[in-house]
Amino acid sequence: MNSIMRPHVFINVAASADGRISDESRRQIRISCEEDMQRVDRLRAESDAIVVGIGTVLSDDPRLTVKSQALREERVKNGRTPNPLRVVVDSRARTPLNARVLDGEAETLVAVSDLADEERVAALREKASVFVAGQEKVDLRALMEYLYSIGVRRVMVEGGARLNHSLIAEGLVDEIMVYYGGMIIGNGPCIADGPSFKPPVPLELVRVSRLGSGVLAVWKVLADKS
Ligand SMILES: NC(=O)c1ccc[n+]([C@@H]2O[C@H](COP(=O)([O-])OP(=O)(O)OC[C@H]3O[C@@H](n4cnc5c(N)ncnc54)[C@H](O)[C@@H]3O)[C@@H](O)[C@H]2O)c1
Ligand SMILES: Nc1nc(=O)c(N)c(NC[C@H](O)[C@H](O)[C@H](O)COP(=O)(O)O)[nH]1
Repeated sequence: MNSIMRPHVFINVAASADGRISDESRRQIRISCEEDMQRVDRLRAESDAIVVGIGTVLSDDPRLTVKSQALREERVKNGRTPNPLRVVVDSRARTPLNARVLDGEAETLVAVSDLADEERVAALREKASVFVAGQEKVDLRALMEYLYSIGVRRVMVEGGARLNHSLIAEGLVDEIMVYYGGMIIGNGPCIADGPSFKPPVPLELVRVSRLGSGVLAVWKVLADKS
């Protein structure tokens, strides 16, 4: 794969002990304990952009903002915006106009593909910036190159399952942080949903620690040597 200039990209995800990130209805399940939610807030505050897939916007309607006022103020003191840029990977421009990511609390970029309906894109442009790349799905490499070109150096990916899989498949992920909560979910999307990687993508364990009622594991994605 040709190397590109792109930001450092890490996935942060909360999973059950059986590796599921929600249930079979894809409705959000609170897996993180309070300590983990605080860690997630710090990670957001340290990032330049937070990326999610449209599936996550449709099922969870996240705000993707920094919740701690102290952390927002620290960002401002360092000459940054109070919140990182919110990025939605949304091939067909399905982001609802009343989605929380379009609430104006932070800047938002919706990444769409050539499939997106022009009228929907025009409506989104009223509330967000729009980046177009890719014929059917969003071209994730082009998106990362674009984010780098506008000064984004650290990207936090907050799911979901299919976006995580595509980013890993494209070799665009440097690090994966998994908080394992004390529960078994059974059927449901897993950390990376998609065709099996053959061979499996190798990871190196960077750190593991007990956090609240669960376990935090930090993995480095080993570069594809092929
Ligand atoms: N526990 C957690 O930490 C956590 C975090 C986020 C989401 N979730 C859960 O994940 C589920 C949502 O995940 P999902 O897999 O349904 O949706 P997703 O958020 O991964 O979005 C996937 C969608 O993005 C679009 N897309 C456009 N270009 C793409 C590309 N190049 N590659 C991949 N997708 C592309 C497609 O429409 C695709 O269906 C929900 O159940 C949500 O609750 C859990
Ligand atoms: N870290 C984390 N732990 C969980 O247990 C869980 N279910 C999610 N799911 C991710 C999802 O997209 C959430 O909805 C956003 O973390 C909410 O973000 P906001 O508070 O709205 O900014 N994320």
